Amino acid sequence: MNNTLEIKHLEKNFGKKKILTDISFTVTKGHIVGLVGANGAGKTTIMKAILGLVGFSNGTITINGESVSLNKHQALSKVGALIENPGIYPYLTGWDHLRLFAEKNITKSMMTELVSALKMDKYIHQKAKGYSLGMKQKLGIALAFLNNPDFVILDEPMNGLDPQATFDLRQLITTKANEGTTFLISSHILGELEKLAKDLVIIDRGQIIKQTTTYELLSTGEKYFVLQTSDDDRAQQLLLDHNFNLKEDISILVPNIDNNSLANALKVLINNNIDVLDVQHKDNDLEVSLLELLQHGEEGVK
Ligand SMILES: Nc1ncnc2c1ncn2[C@@H]1O[C@H](COP(=O)(O)OP(=O)(O)OP(=O)(O)O)[C@@H](O)[C@H]1O
Repeated sequence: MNNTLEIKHLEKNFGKKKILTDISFTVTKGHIVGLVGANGAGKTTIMKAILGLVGFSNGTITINGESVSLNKHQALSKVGALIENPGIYPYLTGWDHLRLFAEKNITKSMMTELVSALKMDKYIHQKAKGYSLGMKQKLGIALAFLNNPDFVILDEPMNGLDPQATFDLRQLITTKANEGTTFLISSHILGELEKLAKDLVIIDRGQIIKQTTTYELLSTGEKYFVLQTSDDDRAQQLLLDHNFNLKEDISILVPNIDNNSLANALKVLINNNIDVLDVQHKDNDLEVSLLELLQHGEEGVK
């Protein structure tokens, strides 16, 4: 079986309010899939439904072929998760938490290895009531990984983490994924997922607007060259006179419409004794592509 998770036509209402509409996507075994959407888009609700924490009015969710629902949790035995704020007991130490939730086969050295990977060694034996937001978040992440799950679901895992902790978590996720663990990770910040997830599920107001890859998203939208010259004002005017469709900006942005656009622009400038000091190839920004997609739907991104 190639798919760890299959969601088909999932619908969810809270009272009369429709929260999820016809959500269908798959997570392939061993992949890291990013669930991206603005605040309130429905990411946490999808994850809670997968974990059997909330019911749903329609659709099916299966993990490794076995269905999951509010009353059916068997398929979740090898799933680790961090959803919203980790439930932490203030008067227990981090280590106590790990011992409390560890299954029989989890040894002390496995726990120590996990603590080291997340760089929690210094405070793991202190009571959690003194933990900062980021320390609690890391403990929640450690608990999600504790029992060597096949499938890990992380809701906004980078929340409250400093850059070093974000880097350490990314390393841990990548290592585990290389060993075969499957991941579904949500974020409202695409940049956080860019370095991790190849597959993206983009949701907006409870609906999937695109299932794509970071590569595909990057290759959409505008690409252009940024030129710096010995006389930018004159260069700009010359290029406009030669019918170049420039981007309005402080620097000269020649849209990369075809392979000849840069060569032709350079010829115009050199023939008019303007020195070209720098040329940069500017790729599309992932966040910009996502915003365009959210604003205009798939039609908006060419
Ligand atoms: N228990 C609830 N009762 C009523 N409405 C709810 C409940 N939980 C969530 N909602 C609504 O469902 C929608 C989706 O919420 P959800 O938490 O899934 O979004 P999200 O994408 O995870 O957002 P965020 O990034 O802010 O965490 C929101 O409009 C929210 O107000």
